[in-house]
Amino acid sequence: MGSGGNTWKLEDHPKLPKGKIVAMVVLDGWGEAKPNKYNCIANADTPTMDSLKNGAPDKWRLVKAHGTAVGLPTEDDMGNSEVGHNALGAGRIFAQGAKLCDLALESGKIFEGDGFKYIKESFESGTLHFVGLLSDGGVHSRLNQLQLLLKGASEHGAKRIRIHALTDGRDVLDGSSVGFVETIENDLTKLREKGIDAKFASGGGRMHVTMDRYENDWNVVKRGWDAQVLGEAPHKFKSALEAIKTLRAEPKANDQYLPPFVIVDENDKAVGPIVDGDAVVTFNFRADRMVMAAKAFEYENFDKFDRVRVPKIRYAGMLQYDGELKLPSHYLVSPPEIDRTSGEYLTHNGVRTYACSETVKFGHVTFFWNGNRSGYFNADMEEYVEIQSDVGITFNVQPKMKALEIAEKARDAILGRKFHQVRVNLPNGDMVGHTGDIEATVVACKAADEAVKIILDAIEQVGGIYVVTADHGNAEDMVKRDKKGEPLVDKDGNVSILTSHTLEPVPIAIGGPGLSPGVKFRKDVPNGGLANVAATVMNLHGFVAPSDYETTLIEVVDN
Ligand SMILES: O=C(O)[C@@H](CO)OP(=O)(O)O
Ligand SMILES: [Mn+2]
Ligand SMILES: [Mn+2]
Repeated sequence: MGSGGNTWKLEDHPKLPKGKIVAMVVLDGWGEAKPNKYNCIANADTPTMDSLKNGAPDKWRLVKAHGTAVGLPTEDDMGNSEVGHNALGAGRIFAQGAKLCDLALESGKIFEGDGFKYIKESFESGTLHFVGLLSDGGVHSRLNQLQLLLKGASEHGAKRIRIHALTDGRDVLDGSSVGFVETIENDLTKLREKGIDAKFASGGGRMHVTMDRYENDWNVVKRGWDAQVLGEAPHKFKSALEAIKTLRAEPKANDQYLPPFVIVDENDKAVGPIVDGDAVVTFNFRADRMVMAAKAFEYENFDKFDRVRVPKIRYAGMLQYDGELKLPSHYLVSPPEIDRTSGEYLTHNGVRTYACSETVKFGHVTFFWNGNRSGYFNADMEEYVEIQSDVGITFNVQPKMKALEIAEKARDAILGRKFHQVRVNLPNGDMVGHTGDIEATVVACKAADEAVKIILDAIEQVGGIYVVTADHGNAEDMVKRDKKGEPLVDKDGNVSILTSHTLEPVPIAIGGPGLSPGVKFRKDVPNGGLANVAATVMNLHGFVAPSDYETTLIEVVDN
């Protein structure tokens, strides 16, 4: 028996065999959109993905990858890797962090919870620090949530507040940092009028300061620590607005990569280092890019970099970022409880799994796939392989990334016949798409397509099955559009390059010599989304999915 009286035994599929090798390929940031000059996928040479599309409608279709289909608050919310891989792996739609935080803030319950009570103990004599991404992208955080936190915390007794801002430019347009800082500065002014000592204290671009993930580069977190805790950074300014405007004036400056800065007073003294007795809240709800900083704030024993001074603070995350590690131990909103994922079921039913990506996406096919859970369900049944990503570069200079290496690992795992499921994430379309470099993104898409080919060839050799899909859109549209879908043009005739994900659906293709004749996509799931994929994959492994899973996309018709 599993959790909550659940039995892990899956029913046999009445028609589909067990024991086939299934390649589960996730192209990161690969949506479907009309061809045009900003569609890097359409403009790249992608013969393999094109050939899969020829299988429509029986073996190729589109699925929803944004908005409510992946547990986000509205249909205006673009998809992202966290919610996409959660849905793919868990087979059900869970209200995600963005939504849970909205609800907790709307009802005011957040201020009655244990996490808030805990940090509140510092309000009398300490400072309350907010560290996080200043953005309305809704992928990692949302500006209006920070605003509600500021308001609520001040109403609940916070007397001294400092904000450590990370600028975005990845989920939102480059340059939007200025407006976000102005909005928050306005709120801080209002708080000061009420006698609350509220200020920005430090900042920096998200890809350069604090928000690294999967331990790719601890220096990123260290730069954040130095600015936020020690009050030390290469740049010092009197206000956040001055900081951002000055740093953005540098040639090639970009919100994603702004250097760290601290705000100083008239004596050049940092206005908000984190010290003993303070409270710290990391207000991002998404886990992957906050786990490392959370470790630095929370762990007593920590050897990733020299913290120099470790203040005794009360620290809480917006959410608990890792349920398995119980990190952080205090948090303002309970995370979605994503249980009984397909990965866990399959290991209980004899399916051996191999998962692989490079560092920047490694947690996507493991941690996110498994419902935000670190580690193996059963180490005897699973092998997760991480290929070290390049460090310290923007991926437009290396658009092929490690696609070939990932594909070769997958190929070897398939040909080795030890695993029944070989799962990969190919990062190119997404990681290079985020740089906004159109030419490089075209190269990236071609590299991802070549990687797919290697994997499909291996599946051909072993008589296996493939499932090729994506977690959300990105590379298929690189320009900001108006409501009619036309590129937005400014007064000088320039378009705004879109670095973010999109609202587009993503393809899913099935095939391979091991696919039983008669398997095809059903016609009666027109609104199918990523959450329907898990039941589909369970079928391909020869099982029927649990009854509360979103329905399968396939049927078996007798010939
Ligand atoms: O890089 C990231 O953190 C997000 C965008 O903010 O992308 P993805 O969801 O694809 O990981
Ligand atoms: Mn992604
Ligand atoms: Mn992305």
